[in-house]
Amino acid sequence: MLRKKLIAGNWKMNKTVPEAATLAQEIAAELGRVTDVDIVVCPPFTALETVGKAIEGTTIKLGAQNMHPEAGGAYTGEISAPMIRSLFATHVILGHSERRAYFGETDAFINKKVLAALTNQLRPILCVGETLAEREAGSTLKVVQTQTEGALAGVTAEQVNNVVVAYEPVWAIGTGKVATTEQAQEVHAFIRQLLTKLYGETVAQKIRILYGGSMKPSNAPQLLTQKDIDGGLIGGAALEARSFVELVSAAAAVK
Ligand SMILES: O=C(CO)COP(=O)(O)O
Repeated sequence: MLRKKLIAGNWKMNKTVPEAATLAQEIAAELGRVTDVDIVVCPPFTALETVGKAIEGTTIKLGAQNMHPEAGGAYTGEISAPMIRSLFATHVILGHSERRAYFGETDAFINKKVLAALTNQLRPILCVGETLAEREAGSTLKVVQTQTEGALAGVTAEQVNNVVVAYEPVWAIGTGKVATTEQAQEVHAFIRQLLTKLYGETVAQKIRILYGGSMKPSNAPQLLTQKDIDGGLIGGAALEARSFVELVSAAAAVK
């Protein structure tokens, strides 16, 4: 079963509106007609509208980096799924390890967001991954299982078709320390096995599992040729058009 590769850029808390516009225009000019790889850019909330306009009419999709599970109400500083949808975004990153670590997000809270995203026709890019201490303690697979099952509680087999999973080992994020292809493939295969147990073989074979954590043009080819690695969720290397374009080319080169 061939899954189309997906390259998603997580711009995190970077780029003012004018900076985001420039980057989006550069990306749109180079990648706007790519059809053999799915491309998503996830700027900060403040730049969603601008970036959305820059990529309008291209094959590039727009994503947010977070959202609140409620549709609206007294949640100062938060953004809801309908708000994100109204800017023509199609994806939303949920459960990123930086949200878990710095903002205390739990699996239960992330689960509410996943359900709310799906109800509002947003595709969650659900992030899971272990810390260095957890890996060294030998609990990587257990942590990934708990996070995945927790976030997907109550998600039906039909809905899960719209979910993308991103395995992001925390120790590899922004550190320049990339997981070896064996380490990454082992966890990706485990996640697919888990999805098979939860949703059956046919559904699990269609779900894309991205790798995230210091992915760059130099290491992408090895990672992207692994059987269960279906693309990348890119931080640092997504902040410049050149490296992002090269990452998409690396994904396109994998047959
Ligand atoms: O956290 C990430 C993407 O969500 C990965 O970030 P880096 O590519 O900068 O390591």
